[in-house]
Amino acid sequence: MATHNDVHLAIIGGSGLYELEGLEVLDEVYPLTPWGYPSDRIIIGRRDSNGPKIAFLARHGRKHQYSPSEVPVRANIAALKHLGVSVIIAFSAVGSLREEIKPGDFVLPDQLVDRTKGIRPSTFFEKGVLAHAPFADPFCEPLADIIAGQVHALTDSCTIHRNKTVVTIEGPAFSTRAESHLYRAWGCDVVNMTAIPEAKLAREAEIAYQMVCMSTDYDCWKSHEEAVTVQAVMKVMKGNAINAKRLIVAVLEALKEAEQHQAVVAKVKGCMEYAIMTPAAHRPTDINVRLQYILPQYFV
Ligand SMILES: CSC[C@H]1O[C@H](OP(=O)(O)O)[C@H](O)[C@@H]1O
Ligand SMILES: Nc1ncnc2[nH]cnc12
Repeated sequence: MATHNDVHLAIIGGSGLYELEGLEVLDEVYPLTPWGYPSDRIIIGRRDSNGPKIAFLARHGRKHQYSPSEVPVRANIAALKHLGVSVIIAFSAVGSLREEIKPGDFVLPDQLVDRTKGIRPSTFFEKGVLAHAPFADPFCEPLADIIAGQVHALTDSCTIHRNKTVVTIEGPAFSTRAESHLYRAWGCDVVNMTAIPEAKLAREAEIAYQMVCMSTDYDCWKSHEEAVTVQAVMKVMKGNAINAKRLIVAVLEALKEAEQHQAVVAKVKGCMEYAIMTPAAHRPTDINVRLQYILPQYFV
């Protein structure tokens, strides 16, 4: 099997986005990382014969077999980083907590609130090698700018909202009405189950990460409307997937310019250099070897 270390951009597909059409498939890889296997095979392809390679990974697996709490997120991020990935665009189906974010609209969050329960492994740094990643701004603004610039690729009814806050719940059940009202009162705009730990682990791996939230429902905060169900989500998901695929084509085109790519990765490149607390001489060898897989420049 060919090895790849030159795939710079990855797309993570969430609920309803299990494949990318129009991609010349070059390879499918299923690497065993130090954190286990990823959710599914990673598709490596390109849009045209001179174009750059891109990777696609279905977050829950192509058969949607991993619950939000079970997704092997460390393996997913590690496998992508090992392929050379420095930019991730991650799609997610979300509930809207705001009237103006209609089902079918897209949201590029710039903030997040973590309401997961601490049962998902959310760091690569443990067992003797510790680090504290900077995470004040969990998403990548320059990448969000480029994505927002491709709004022309979407159907007329789809608006892109900027500077919003996503709250990530543990799930798999949807929120109660009281919780939905609480998240609104906290200033959250959309709710999902997967931005954490994906965004945190991408930061630790020094990967620029932007989530594209695709609104499917109004959760359950509207007193005179039906609360969210999977059927309701799936109805909107199909249209959202069409828009997601159009958006990806346009963004790939915009990112072809090398300077665009440089601008996108500038903030996260090197962000872990001074975040690692444990001196090299005191790092357990086996953990050091694991971390070489994602950050070879710091773990020699
Ligand atoms: C099918 S509704 C709940 C489910 O959908 C979202 O998945 P993803 O973020 O992977 O698109 C949400 O986070 C939940 O996991
Ligand atoms: N209302 C909701 N809550 C959590 N995740 C979701 N994904 C889609 N709709 C959602």
